[in-house]
Amino acid sequence: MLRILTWSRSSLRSRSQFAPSSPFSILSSSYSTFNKGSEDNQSAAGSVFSRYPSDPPRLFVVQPRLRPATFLQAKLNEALCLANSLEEQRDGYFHSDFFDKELPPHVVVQNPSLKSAKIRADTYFGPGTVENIKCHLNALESKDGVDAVFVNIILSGVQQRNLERILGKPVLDRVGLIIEIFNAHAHTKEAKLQAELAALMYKKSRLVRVRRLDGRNTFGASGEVEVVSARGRGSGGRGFISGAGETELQLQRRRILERRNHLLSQIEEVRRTRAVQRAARKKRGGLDGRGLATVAVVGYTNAGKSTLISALSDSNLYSDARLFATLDARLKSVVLPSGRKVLLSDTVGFISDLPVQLVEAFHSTLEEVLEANLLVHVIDCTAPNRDEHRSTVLQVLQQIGVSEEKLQNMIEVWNKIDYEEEMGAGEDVEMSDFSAAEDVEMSDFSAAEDGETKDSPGEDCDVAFELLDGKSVDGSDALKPSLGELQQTMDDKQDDYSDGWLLSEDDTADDYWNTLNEQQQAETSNECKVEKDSESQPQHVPHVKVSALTGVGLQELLEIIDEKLKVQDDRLKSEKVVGNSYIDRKWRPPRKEDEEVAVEQ
Ligand SMILES: Nc1nc2c(ncn2[C@@H]2O[C@H](COP(=O)(O)OP(=O)(O)OP(=O)(O)O)[C@@H](O)[C@H]2O)c(=O)[nH]1
Ligand SMILES: [Mg+2]
Repeated sequence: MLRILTWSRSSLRSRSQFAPSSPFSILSSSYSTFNKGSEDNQSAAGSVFSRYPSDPPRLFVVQPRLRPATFLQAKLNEALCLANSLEEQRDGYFHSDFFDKELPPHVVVQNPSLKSAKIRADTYFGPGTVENIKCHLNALESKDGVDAVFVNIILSGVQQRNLERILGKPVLDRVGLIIEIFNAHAHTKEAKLQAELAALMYKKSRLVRVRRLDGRNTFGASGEVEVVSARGRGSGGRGFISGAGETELQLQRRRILERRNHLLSQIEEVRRTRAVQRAARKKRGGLDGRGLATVAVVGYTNAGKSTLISALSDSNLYSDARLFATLDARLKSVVLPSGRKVLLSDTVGFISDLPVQLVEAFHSTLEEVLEANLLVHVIDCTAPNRDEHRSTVLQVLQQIGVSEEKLQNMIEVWNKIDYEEEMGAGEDVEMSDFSAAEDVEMSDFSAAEDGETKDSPGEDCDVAFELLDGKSVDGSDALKPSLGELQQTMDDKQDDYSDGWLLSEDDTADDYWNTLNEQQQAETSNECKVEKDSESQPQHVPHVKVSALTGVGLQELLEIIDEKLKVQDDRLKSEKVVGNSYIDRKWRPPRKEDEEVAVEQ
């Protein structure tokens, strides 16, 4: 685990005082239908994760292949970190030390989006790849068991359900897992509300029509769907022969919307309180009537924001190598070299491929960023894809409405330089060896996997496992039913899983979710190009390089913050003066003395 997670290695961590919050809500609720406008859908019983109450869920990670190998390696690292971050605190602690955790079982598979127009609407992957995943899963099942499969891409609701059916396990896509982590890590009221809102928005987009075991069609997850409408499908007021009332889909969506509105009103209350507190802060505490300036520290998740703020303010904010350790805004005061006191605001970290709706769910927390006088962007300089991290953060900041001026004025900080120094050249060589070997092996692997009718998938599975995990598995006898049968079943049921049908049935507010796949396909196919482009582009130069752990560069950072705030103040002052002189120059009737002077001249 240690070697592969180069960009998240650390030793410093502190323990939270708070008790655990939500159970694993999405999966629980997707495995039991959304209950009558349930007051708390997080409490849905029967979670697949409750098998061992004291153990975090065991995920099997499926990473679609990316080119070039460095890109793949970075995404795989992130996927493994995400999988291991899904853990709740118990009695205020995470039970296991992140770096003691075993590397989750994982496999790298062929990515259909690397080949144009090959993404399948029903299962995302081609049948050869699905068969390969199933073969690994079966092999793992016979050993330690797996609670769910995490596929590190964004799936549509239909693709997710179909994969669940074929694999016989809950399937989480990237967004689903991130929401699970939000829910597992949220422990303040605000964070819990926002995490549940994010889960709800996601859930709304996942309502797919499913056929129950008794052959009845309905919406929700397979198997355990309750009857939600007495009239059933088609009774929803279409045409004069239809009965009054709602369709099942409409009913479920209405319930979700009701819960959403309830959450939004609660979040609004929190926002109002925050706004009042902010206004009070601005009035008192500053020098020369300037008010107390706020500096928001933003960045990709795990960049070291909380550690940096703790180091600057000599406090002890919660930090952890688990992704999304911070979910709510925290403020810490710090005195700058000039003697000026400012507030540093810690915020939720960002991550790539997060739909804007989820970002919006955290709007009240992110308001601190919008209201801040200055932004500090922390970048983990050990991340092999730090440029991607950088552009993800800039993109999210733009999405939430941060002004161009503030972005221009933002201070860029490269953190964790101690780690770079510690690594030295030796590790670099080791990593490039790893990537090169992986590239060669995996291109062989994917060539075989591409075939729609593959004879012996077991061999290829072994290659991938040995390469990435140091383990080998024998999954060659694991294919039941046969691939051909599975394919036939999916083709037969194609109509039943149609997204188009869903869209014509109700509002299209979630079109966004349905187009995510297409976007992702386009983005992934451009990844090679982006990587190439970024090589030819000049590297970004940070304002300062620091180590939040060792304290290197922190004084310099404080000086830059001081300087930037001073320049801002001066500019504001001069704007005021200009504004005032404009008022002075306003037209006024000429006075007698003025006229006399003019005549004399
Ligand atoms: N080696 C090294 N590790 C660091 C440094 N700064 C932070 N870390 C480690 O990086 C991990 C993440 O740190 P956090 O401060 O929780 O990062 P964050 O950006 O607040 O993360 P989220 O709240 O999850 O978004 C922790 O394990 C830290 O100990 C540093 O300067 N050097
Ligand atoms: Mg943090």
